[in-house]
Amino acid sequence: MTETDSGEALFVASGSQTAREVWRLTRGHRSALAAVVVVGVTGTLVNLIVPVAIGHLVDRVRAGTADLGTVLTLSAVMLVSAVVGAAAAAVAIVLATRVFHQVLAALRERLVERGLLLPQHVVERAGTGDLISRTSDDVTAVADAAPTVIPALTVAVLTVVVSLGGLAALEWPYAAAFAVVLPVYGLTMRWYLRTGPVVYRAERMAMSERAQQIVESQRGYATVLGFGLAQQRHQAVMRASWRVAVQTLRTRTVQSMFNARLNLGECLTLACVLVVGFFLIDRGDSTVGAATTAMLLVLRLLEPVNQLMFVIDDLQSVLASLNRMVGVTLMPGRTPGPVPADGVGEVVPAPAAVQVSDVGFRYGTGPLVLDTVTLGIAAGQHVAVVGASGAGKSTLAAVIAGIHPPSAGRVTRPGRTVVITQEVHVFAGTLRDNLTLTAPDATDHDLRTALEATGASALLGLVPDGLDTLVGAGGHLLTDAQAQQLALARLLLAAPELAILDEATAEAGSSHAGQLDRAADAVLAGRTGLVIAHRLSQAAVCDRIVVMEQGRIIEEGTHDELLAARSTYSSLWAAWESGRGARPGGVAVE
Ligand SMILES: Nc1ncnc2c1ncn2[C@@H]1O[C@H](COP(=O)(O)OP(=O)(O)OP(=O)(O)O)[C@@H](O)[C@H]1O
Repeated sequence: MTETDSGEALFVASGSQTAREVWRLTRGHRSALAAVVVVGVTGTLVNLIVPVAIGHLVDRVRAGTADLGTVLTLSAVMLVSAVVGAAAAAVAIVLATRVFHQVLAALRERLVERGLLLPQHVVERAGTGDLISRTSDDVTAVADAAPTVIPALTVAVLTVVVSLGGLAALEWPYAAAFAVVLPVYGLTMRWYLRTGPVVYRAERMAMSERAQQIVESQRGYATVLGFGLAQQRHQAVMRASWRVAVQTLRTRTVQSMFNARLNLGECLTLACVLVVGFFLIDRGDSTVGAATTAMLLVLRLLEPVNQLMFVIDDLQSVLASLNRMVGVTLMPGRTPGPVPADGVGEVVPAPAAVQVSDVGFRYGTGPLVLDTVTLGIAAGQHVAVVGASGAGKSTLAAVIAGIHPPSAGRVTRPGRTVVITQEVHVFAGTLRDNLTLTAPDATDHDLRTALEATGASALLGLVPDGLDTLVGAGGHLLTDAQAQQLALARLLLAAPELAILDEATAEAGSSHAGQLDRAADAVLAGRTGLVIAHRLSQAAVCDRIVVMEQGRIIEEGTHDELLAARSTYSSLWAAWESGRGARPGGVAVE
C-alpha cells in the first residue's frame, strides 16, 4: 500500500496479486474456461489439415497421380476443416467473452463497493479523479480488450506449439530454420515488455490527471464562477489534455516500432525457410509438396506469432488497468457501518447513544484539528455543536459519522447512522428513486408521508410528474432548499438511530429557513441527534449545546445555563441576535 501511504495515487496491485484475484473471481466459471481451451485446441488442430492437404496435392500433381477425384476429395477435406476450425474458434471466442464479462462485472462490483468504503481522506489525498478513472477508463480498457485478448492468446499459443510440432515432424531443418529467427521475436518481446508498461502507465496517469482536472472544475463550479477562475480552469484542463495527447503519441510510436520489428522477424523467417527448402529439395531430402506444406505452416505460424505479439500489446494495457482496479479492491477501507477504520483511533457500534472519548484527528500530516475531544450523547438526546468557522465542528461530525477515522481516541455510536451535510446530491433518476435509495421497500404512501413530514409535500405539486419526475443531472432541477428537503425525507425513510445534521438546514436568510428548521425537528424526533448549528436558533432548541474552539470543546450546557454563565456562547448568542434582528426576513421565518 506504499503509494497510498506516501500520499500519492491509490494502491496499484502487483501482477501476481492481480492474477490471484482474477483467478479467484473465475470460481464458478472454471468449467466454461476448460471448454474454451478444449474447443480452442480442437479448432487449431483441425486448421492444420489444410497445409498438409495442399502439400499432398502438390506432390500428387508433380508425380502425375492427381486425378479429379483426388482433387475433389482433398478440396472437400480442406473445406470441412476450414469450416470446423472457424466454428470452433467462434465458439471459443463466444464462451471466453461470456466468462470474462462475468468476471469483469464481478471485479467492477468489488471495485465500486470497495471504492465507496475507502476512507474519504484517502480518496481525497489521491485525487477523486484517480478513483473515477479506475472505475471508468480502466474498466472500459479491460472490457474492450479482454474478450479478444484471451481467445487470441490461447489460439496463438496453441498454433505455435502445434505448428512447430508439425514442422519438426515434416523435416527438422524447417523447424530449425524458424528456431533460428525466434531470437528476433524474443528480443522484440523483451524490448516491448520493458517499454510498453512504462508508456501505458504514463498514458493512464495522464488520463487520471485529466479526469481529476475536469471533476474539480465541475465540482467547484460555483467557486470557479465566483472567483472568475474559468480561464484558469480551462487552461488546466487544456494542459492535462495535452499531456494525454503527448503520452498517447508516445504509446503509438512505441507500437509502430514494435510493428516494424515484427515485420523484420517475418521477412527473416520466410527467407530462412525458403533457403532451407531449396537445399533440402536439391539434396533430395524433401519433396516440393513437403516444402509447400512447410511454407504454409510457417505462414500460418507467423500470423499467430504476430497476433501473440499484438495480444501482448493489448495485454500490457489490460494488465496495467487490471492492476489499478484490483489495487483498489485490496485497499483497507471502512467496513459498512460503525467499525474500526484505518486510523489509530477506534469506532465501535453501540445502542442509540454516542460516546466520543479523547478523540484526536488531523488531515494527513496536517495540524491537529480535533484535540482530545470527549462528548457523550444519551439515546434520544439532541446535542448542538456551535463555534467559529474552522473550530472543527464539521470534522467532529464526520469523525462521529465514520467518514474520517479518528487519529486517536475512541468513538462509540449506533450502527444505523445517517449524516446530512449542506452539499446534498440529487441522483439522476426519478424522485421515487432518490427517496427509495435508503428504503427500497417503501411504498408510495410512505414516500408521501415522509415528504409531508419534512414539509416537502408541496414539492410533488411543483414537479411535472409527481414521484415519477426525473430529477438530477439531465432532469428537473431542484432548488437547494428542495434538495435539502429531499435529503431530510430520505433520512426519515432510512430511520437511523443517530441523525447528524451538519448545517443541513443552513439556508440562512432564505424564506425557506424556518421550513427547513421544522423539517429538521421532524427528522430528529424520536432519535438521537447531533446538529452542527449554523443558526443559533437551531442550537437553542437542542437538549444540550457544545461550544468548540480550535478543535477543543470549551463549553457545554443547556441554552439557559450557558446564557446564565455569561460564557463564549452568550457572546455568540448576543452577536447572532443582533445580526438576526438586522437581517431582513430573518426573524419572520424563525
Ligand atoms: N479536507 C480537509 N483537508 C485539510 N484540512 C481540512 C479539511 N477540511 C477541514 N480542514 C481544516 O480543519 C479545520 C476544521 O475545519 P472544519 O470544517 O471541521 O471546521 P468548522 O468548525 O466546521 O468550520 P465551518 O463552520 O467553516 O464549516 C480547519 O482549519 C479546516 O481548514
